[in-house]
Amino acid sequence: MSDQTPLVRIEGLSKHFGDTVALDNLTLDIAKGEFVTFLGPSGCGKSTTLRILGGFERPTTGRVILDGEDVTRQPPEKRHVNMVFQDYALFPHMTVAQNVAFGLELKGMSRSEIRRRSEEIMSFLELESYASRYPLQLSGGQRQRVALARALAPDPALLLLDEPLGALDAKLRGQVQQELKSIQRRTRKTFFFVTHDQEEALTMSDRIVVMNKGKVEQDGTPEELYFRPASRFVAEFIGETNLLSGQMRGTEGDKVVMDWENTTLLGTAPAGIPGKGQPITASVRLEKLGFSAERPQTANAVQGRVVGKTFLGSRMAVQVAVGDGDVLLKAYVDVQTGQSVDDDLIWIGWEPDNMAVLND
Ligand SMILES: Nc1ncnc2c1ncn2[C@@H]1O[C@H](COP(=O)(O)OP(=O)(O)OP(=O)(O)O)[C@@H](O)[C@H]1O
Repeated sequence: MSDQTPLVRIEGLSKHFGDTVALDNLTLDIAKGEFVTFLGPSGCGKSTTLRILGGFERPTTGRVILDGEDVTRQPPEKRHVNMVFQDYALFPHMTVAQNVAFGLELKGMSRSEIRRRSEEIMSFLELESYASRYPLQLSGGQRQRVALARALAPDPALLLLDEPLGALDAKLRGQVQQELKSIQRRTRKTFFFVTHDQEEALTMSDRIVVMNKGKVEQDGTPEELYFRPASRFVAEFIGETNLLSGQMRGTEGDKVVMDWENTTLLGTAPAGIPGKGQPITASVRLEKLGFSAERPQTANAVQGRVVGKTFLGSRMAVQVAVGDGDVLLKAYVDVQTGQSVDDDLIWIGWEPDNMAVLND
C-alpha cells in the first residue's frame, strides 16, 4: 500500500436516532500520523462519529475503512483502534501498572511481553515512579497520562480521544495540551481528537474538521480555518471577528469586490459565492486591522471614530464607529508597539488577503 492511501476512510456515514439525524452523509479521509480534531458545538455529531470509528455504534448508512479493510461491522476488540475517554475510565482498584497492562492482557499476550510493553510505555510517558500507585493517589494530569499509556500500550493504528482534557482545570489543561501534542509527534500515531473548545483545537491540531448539525462545515489547517473561514458559522465559532455586510459588485483578478458603507472593499472568496448585486458578508480578524492618522496605502481603508478602548494587558481592544456611526469595527492594538489611537477620528486599513468573503 502506498503512503498516499489514507489510514481511515469514512464513506457516506449517516446515523439516525429515530427522527434525530446525528450524522448526515459524512465523507472524510484521515492520513497516517495526522492529528485531526473534530470541532463543533454540543450535539453536532462528534461523539457519534468517534463511537462509530471505535465500533461502539453501527452507522445507519455508510462505511468505515481502516488500513484498506472495511471494519464497519467489526466489534471494537477486533479493530486496531483504541479510545481515551473524558473521565479516563481507569480502574480504581488497580495500580497504574495493572491499568496499563489491562488492554494487553485482553489481547492474550504472554506475561513477559505484557511486562515489556507496559514498562516501555510507562517509561516513555514518565510514569515509572507511579507504577504501584492507585489512580486516586494521582493528580488529574497524571491520571490522564495513565489513560493515554493504557490506550497506547497495545500499539493501535488509530487513537480516538473524546474530550480527554475536559476534566482538567484551565492551567493544567494548557500544559497537558502541549504534552499530548508532543506525545503524538514522538509516537507518530494517528490521533482523532474530539473537542468543542476552539482554542484547544487551534493549539493542537494538524487539521481541524468543523462540524455543524451532522455535516462538515469546513475542513482545513488551523490557519486556514482562522484566516479563511468559508462560512459565517466557522468565522464566528473560531475566534473573534468583524462581520461586514455589504453587496457583491464583481471580481477583480482573484479578488472579490464588495460595496460596504459607501466604500469599495477587496477580499478573497471561496467558490460559489452569490452573483452581482447580492448581499454578501465578509470576515476580518481583529488583529488584521491597522490604524493611522493619514489614509493608509492598503487597498481597504475606511475612516472612523474611536468610541471605546479596553485595556487587556499586552494589547488593547478598540471599538471604532464607521459610516453613520451605526457600524462598529473591533480591533486589537499591540500596547508595546503603541499604534496611536488617541485621535478621535482615525483611518483603519487592511489588506484584501485578510478579508474572507463568506459563502453564506
Ligand atoms: N443514543 C442516542 N439516542 C438518541 N439520540 C442520540 C443518541 N446519541 C446521540 N444522540 C443525538 O444525536 C445528536 C449528536 O450527538 P453527539 O453525542 O454525537 O453530539 P456531540 O457533538 O458529541 O455533542 P457533545 O459535545 O454534547 O458530546 C444529538 O442530537 C444527540 O442528542
